[in-house]
Amino acid sequence: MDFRSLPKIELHAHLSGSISRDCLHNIWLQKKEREETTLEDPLIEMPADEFDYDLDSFFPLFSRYIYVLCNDLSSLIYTTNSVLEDFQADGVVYLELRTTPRAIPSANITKHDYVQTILDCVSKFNASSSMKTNLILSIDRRNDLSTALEVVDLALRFRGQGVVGIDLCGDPAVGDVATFQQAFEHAKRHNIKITIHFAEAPQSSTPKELWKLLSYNPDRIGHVINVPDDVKEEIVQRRLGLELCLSCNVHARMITGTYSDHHFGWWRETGCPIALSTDDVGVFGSNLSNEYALIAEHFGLDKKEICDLARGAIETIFGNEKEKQRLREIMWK
Ligand SMILES: CNc1ncnc2c1ncn2[C@@H]1O[C@H](COP(=O)(O)O)[C@@H](O)[C@H]1O
Repeated sequence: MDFRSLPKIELHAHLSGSISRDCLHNIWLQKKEREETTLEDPLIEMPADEFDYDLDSFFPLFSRYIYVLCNDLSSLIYTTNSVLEDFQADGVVYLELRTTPRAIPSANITKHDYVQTILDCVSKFNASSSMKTNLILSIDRRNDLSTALEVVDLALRFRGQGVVGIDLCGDPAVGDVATFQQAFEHAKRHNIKITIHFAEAPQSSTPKELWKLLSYNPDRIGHVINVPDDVKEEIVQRRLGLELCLSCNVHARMITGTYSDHHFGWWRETGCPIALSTDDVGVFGSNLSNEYALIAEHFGLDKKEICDLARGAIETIFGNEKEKQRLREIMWK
């Protein structure tokens, strides 16, 4: 099966984690020439064949390196366009890209500017491409309530321009999710869709945390790894959309075992809509076509089952009915 040509939906992709190493390298080359950086070459920092970042080495990569390199307007535009092109080239027909609003004071960029700049890139890309993209704004678990509320306000401010939801992400070892109650309630009151990184690591999978997160009424949840039985039952009963990221979970050793041991096999039987997703293709190196190929190989799905799986994600997108209809027409049966 030609997995690249298969029209696919990507619902769990972090912008800064989706930047290819070549793209980072190009930015670095330009900055080096202008003597604007003392950072190591991205191709040395993140060698081409190194994908086994565990959660301890993964999160610092952003604050220590990627955010330091991509710290001005031109790199934000360049990386956003490059990420959009990569998804399009991989046969993605609908993308929900997520990002944490980031102010860059040294370049005079506010969080508002950051979101506006990305939306401008998305809007231009949407106008000239068969892939349609919407944006999700992330709250980082490190944030305090006022920062989280700021994210919701930005989502409200930009909802007419392509922001369709908010996300809770970040290092699962950090923070108390109860901090964000008011922010999620605020989002729900205004019908902003919610997705949440859920049961990603043992520390973030206590019954207390998981029931708290479910009380925020998420529309989708991501990763969904270490889930106790009663919580599983609740998820199935609600038919929540599931964003499952196979390669990320294997490379980062977030699951025990390998591809064939992934919890995709369990959730597949439940009737919850599943969106296979890449998470951070720039870091873990497996594009969405490859994720479908891995699922076909390790779970023995035939062509019809792969098409059904890909189409199943339509029901759980945050885009509108018109977009769902477009996808129903173009996705393979
Ligand atoms: C293992 N998977 C993951 N789990 C939790 N959070 C993740 C993540 N992958 C990425 N992020 C979150 O996304 C940010 C980078 O993209 P943006 O700057 O927002 O575009 C990271 O700093 C982290 O908070």
